[in-house]
Amino acid sequence: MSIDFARIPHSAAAVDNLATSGLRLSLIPKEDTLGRAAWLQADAQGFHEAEHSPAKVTELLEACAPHRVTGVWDDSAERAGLPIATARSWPMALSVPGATPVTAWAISSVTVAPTHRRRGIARTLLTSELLTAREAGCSIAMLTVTEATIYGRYGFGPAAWAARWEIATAGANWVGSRPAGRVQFITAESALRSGPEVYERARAATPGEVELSPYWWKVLLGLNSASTDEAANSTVRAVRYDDEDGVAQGIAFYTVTADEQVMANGTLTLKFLVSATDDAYAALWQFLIEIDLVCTINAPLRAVDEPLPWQLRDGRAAHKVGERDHLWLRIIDVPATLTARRYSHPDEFLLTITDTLGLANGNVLLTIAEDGSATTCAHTGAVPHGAAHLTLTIADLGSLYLGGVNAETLASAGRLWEHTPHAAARLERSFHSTVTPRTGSWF
Ligand SMILES: CC(=O)SCCNC(=O)CCNC(=O)[C@H](O)C(C)(C)COP(=O)(O)OP(=O)(O)OC[C@H]1O[C@@H](n2cnc3c(N)ncnc32)[C@H](O)[C@@H]1OP(=O)(O)O
Repeated sequence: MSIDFARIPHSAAAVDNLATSGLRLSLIPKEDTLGRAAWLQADAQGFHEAEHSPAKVTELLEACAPHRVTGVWDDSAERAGLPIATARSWPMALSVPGATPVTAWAISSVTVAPTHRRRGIARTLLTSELLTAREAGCSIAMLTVTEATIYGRYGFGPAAWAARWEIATAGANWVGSRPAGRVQFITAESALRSGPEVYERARAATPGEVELSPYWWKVLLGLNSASTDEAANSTVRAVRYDDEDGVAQGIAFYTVTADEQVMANGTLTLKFLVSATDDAYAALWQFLIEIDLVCTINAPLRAVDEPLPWQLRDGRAAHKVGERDHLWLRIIDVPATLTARRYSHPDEFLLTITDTLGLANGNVLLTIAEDGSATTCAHTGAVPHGAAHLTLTIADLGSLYLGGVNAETLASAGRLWEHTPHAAARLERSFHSTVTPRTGSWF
């Protein structure tokens, strides 16, 4: 990206809008470390986290250095240096079905102080972020969300889900394969080398996965400064699966906590597991399931359709205790986004797209070739012969984009209107991804 995205200014409309309420909207450049340090404390307050220690501020300043950081200040407040609202954004790779990852505009750290809530501040920030994303050349924006009620109004739709799995290991009994490679403990330094390499191979095949920052890897390995989370404070163990040729194909990080009196009732928290092959997946899960002195595995941010229950004699020993929308997508440039992925069936669609923010309204003719690639063109006039015609919102197109949401379900829910027979079924056949989209991290 040649443009210096971190310095793209906010629109005059956004600045003026907040100024009429006595508020000041501005970017905080990375050279302004005091300003960014205050911004980090405001961000922590917004998510009800403890105040960051000086060591953590130093780490986070480094992690956020490449990002576009936005603050809003109320200069009349007693702590006028502390922003009353925050936002952060940057371009980041997003895996899509069967193609090269797209560069999406990641938006994070959206907070508004409880003292200033529900006055339209978040609306101004998010609308401005979408215009910035467009200026930065990103055809799609994305975020991982705290609540499902906030982002639909800006044209975001849920596109990838995450689940927390709980596994009662005592009676689970591994019946999956026992690959011939080897699982071994590795140092954190070694994990920092091989982890990203394995992850990048696996990520390309999984729609919804995003690139992981160096800071996130340190968090996973417990190498960041102290956290208030008990599990995060215990020693993180790192294991790697190497195949028979000695090639690293999977990696897992975990902690174990146990009652000091009853040593045999440990809980293993799986902080991360990634596998580039089915063998690596089986070997790592078998290793985890069979660890002594552990009776429960707690595995957050996993796929909703893990193969794991099928590899246990008692499939019920592994159950999902939480499943929720995690990654939300907002398509900004429809032609660029739709042509960036591959499809599973050739067909032609006339999509009538509605967008209350006015960024992506219109008719788009999507033509999918035999090889799964697509072309688009703007369309006026009658529906081309043979094309399936549907009307849908930009948010629902975002939900369909990664191929994990069934178009017929959306039609049944009254969110997608078919103007030609079986249009939703045809859309589903073409958009469906054989790999269920997932996002295994927060950003
Ligand atoms: C990508 C991320 O960073 S996810 C993290 C989101 N942030 C958080 O969860 C931190 C805690 N919450 C907050 O800081 C704030 O409540 C925010 C950022 C969610 C909302 O900020 P506000 O400035 O109060 O929102 P704003 O006044 O612009 O509201 C715009 C609209 O969203 C609605 N809205 C805002 N927050 C919520 C919410 N939590 N639940 C439901 N609706 C909401 C408002 O009612 C309003 O609706 P309207 O379009 O019908 O008028």
